[in-house]
Amino acid sequence: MNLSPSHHFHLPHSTNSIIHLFPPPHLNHPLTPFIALMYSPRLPSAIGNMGSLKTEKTVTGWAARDSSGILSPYSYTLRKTGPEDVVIKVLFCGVCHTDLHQTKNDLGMSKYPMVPGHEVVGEVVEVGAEVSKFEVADTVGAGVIVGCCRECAPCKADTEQYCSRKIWSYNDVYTDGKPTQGGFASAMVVDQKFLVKIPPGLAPEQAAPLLCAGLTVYSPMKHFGLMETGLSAGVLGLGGVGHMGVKFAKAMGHHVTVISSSDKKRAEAVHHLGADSYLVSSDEAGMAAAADTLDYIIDTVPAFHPLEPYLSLLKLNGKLILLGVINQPLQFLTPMVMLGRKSITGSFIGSMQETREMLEFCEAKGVTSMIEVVKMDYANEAFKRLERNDVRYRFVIDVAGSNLDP
Ligand SMILES: NC(=O)C1=CN([C@@H]2O[C@H](COP(=O)(O)OP(=O)(O)OC[C@H]3O[C@@H](n4cnc5c(N)ncnc54)[C@H](OP(=O)(O)O)[C@@H]3O)[C@@H](O)[C@H]2O)C=CC1
Ligand SMILES: O=C/C=C/c1ccc(O)c(O)c1
Ligand SMILES: [Zn+2]
Ligand SMILES: [Zn+2]
Repeated sequence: MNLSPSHHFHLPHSTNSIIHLFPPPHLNHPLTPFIALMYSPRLPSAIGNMGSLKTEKTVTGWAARDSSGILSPYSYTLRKTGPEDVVIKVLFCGVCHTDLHQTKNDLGMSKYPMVPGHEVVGEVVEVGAEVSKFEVADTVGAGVIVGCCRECAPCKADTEQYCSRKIWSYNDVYTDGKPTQGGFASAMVVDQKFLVKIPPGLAPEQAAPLLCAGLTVYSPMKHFGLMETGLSAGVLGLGGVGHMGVKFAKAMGHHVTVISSSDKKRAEAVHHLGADSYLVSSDEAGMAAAADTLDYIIDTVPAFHPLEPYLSLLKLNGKLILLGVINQPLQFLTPMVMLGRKSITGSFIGSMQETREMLEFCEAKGVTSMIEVVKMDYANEAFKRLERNDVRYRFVIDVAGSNLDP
């Protein structure tokens, strides 16, 4: 595998046809060569320039302008719509820690102005001539990915989130050369492939966090065969993704242990989220007593942390599933995995097919998220609170109720 960033180029934000090196050679971030693997060569014709513009709609979003991450109103035009495109009025958008990583340029790849938001629930307001799956007034969801090549092995296997030519819902460039912008905005244009219907049994604001946080835990549980009842689960880091981990694991009939950095969330974890057990990671005696008890751990910590204490908690064949985005190398001693045939793995969101399944699962089992709904003018405060670990457990922005467009 060639990790050299110079082998990855990308269309710039302008619409001319010059192909620039992406990331730019001056970008000197430790993760750059690795992150560059997520952004790969793309030509305007790769997916097709949709054509057939009805209107070029001007919308208002809240954008970060630089790595301070501070958001402020930003006016821009939506991309031209084509036959397979759906225009949605954004109703609600969840606030994921990835939005914080991206707006603050934690990964060294951020482009500004950047309108974040990838847990988007909206109402369909316009459909292209070839849109078959949705109609005006449907309540729909969009997530982290809004494009893929449709030709590669991951795409053909309905695992398009692993397509090397995927298009991120923001901080990326669409096939027409226009920057993608996310759900902290009054409207978005999304290809029907990357939309799902929100089942009627789910409240739209409740559904928003499912589109990233929920999916991110559901997908590895399914993929790694962790949906059978009776397993012992660990959830490391009780935030937006972690609390959905507790909810899904409980819904699958697992015994769930939360492993947290403090005792602060104990009562809520047990009484409101349904956790069976709660460990504080610095409690050496508690951690030692829990050694060899877990079949899997969903690790959602978004910062450097040692892996050994958590590997110790796993049983024979146990799995440590890394979900947090961490811009430093992690370390472990090989006997920690060898003596117990343990796996350290990772997972990235989930596919559109899994999104549909996951939403049906939530509707059928009554799985909901625990949210704090705020208006857009609270977004900067919400980011600050997310950064200082002061959210129970997901902020959701009431975008439509924030009356963004003048
Ligand atoms: N793999 C994927 O596809 C996805 C990855 N992500 C990534 O997952 C991570 C978590 O996202 P999200 O749940 O939204 O984030 P949150 O901030 O909501 O939750 C993270 C939790 O981790 C714990 N934590 C936070 N900071 C630290 C720290 N410095 N050291 C130890 N523990 C810490 C806290 O739990 P506690 O108080 O219990 O210790 C916190 O609540 C992020 O890196 C995000 O980018 C998100 C979505 C999809
Ligand atoms: O929140 C969703 C996106 C997650 C994500 C996972 C991995 C990675 O490198 C990212 O930049 C984002
Ligand atoms: Zn996310
Ligand atoms: Zn592909």
